[in-house]
Amino acid sequence: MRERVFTIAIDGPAASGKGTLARKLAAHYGLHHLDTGLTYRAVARALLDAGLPLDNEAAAEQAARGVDLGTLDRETLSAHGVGEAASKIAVMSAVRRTLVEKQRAFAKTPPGAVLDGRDIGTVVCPDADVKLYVTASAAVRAERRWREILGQGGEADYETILADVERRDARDMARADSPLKPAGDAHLLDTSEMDIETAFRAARAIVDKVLAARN
Ligand SMILES: Nc1ncnc2c1ncn2[C@@H]1O[C@H](COP(=O)(O)OP(=O)(O)O)[C@@H](O)[C@H]1O
Ligand SMILES: Nc1ccn([C@@H]2O[C@H](COP(=O)(O)OP(=O)(O)O)[C@@H](O)[C@H]2O)c(=O)n1
Repeated sequence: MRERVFTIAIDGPAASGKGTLARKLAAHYGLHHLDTGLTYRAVARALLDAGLPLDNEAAAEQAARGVDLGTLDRETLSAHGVGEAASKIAVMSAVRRTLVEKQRAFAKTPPGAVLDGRDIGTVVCPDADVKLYVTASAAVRAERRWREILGQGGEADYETILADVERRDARDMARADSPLKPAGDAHLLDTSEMDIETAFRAARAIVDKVLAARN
């Protein structure tokens, strides 16, 4: 008999804090964690490194096939510009199909996983046990990204980051294949006025309620 896995799906726009929450929830509940954004970033990075244009669909699909979930390196993929490039290759259905297959296989690994991205609750894991849609105002999200970049010793202009965040939101929400939107059964968590601990507590309360209802 196949072991029952527990899945938490977290979606939301750029810098809403979904990755931070996903990591904390995975550690708390003893689940695996996959930041699916890194898989799209890895494809974009491969094209950039090869000097190929981001609209080369055949090359993007081939790069997607080569993505190894075990070796995704947050350090090299986290650059702000790579996120922007990732949202361009993320409109391609062939790329999405290839990556979603890998993400679904990951989610099936016992005892289960927390996956964060844009389409986890709607496409990758529509049967997830818990779905969270994490959001915050564009201004708050841009400030978080700005602080993050400065904190890492980088240089950043707040207004430029805000414009980037808004442009990326528009692209992610408007695309035809798997646009960013809350699943019908997702719990909405607006973290604009919450610090990390408060958001984590709110997310745990939602997950604990689901777990209690099962026992
Ligand atoms: N509730 C919060 N309050 C303040 N800062 C936050 C909060 N959640 C996340 N952050 C910070 O904002 C930045 C973006 O968070 P991250 O989890 O990477 O977002 P996402 O995965 O949605 O892009 C990080 O520097 C993180 O530490
Ligand atoms: N499940 C996912 C995850 C990311 N993506 C795309 O990949 C880009 C980068 O995602 P990310 O989660 O690393 O970005 P941040 O929110 O961390 O800035 C997004 O802007 C989306 O276009 C997607 O289409 N589907």
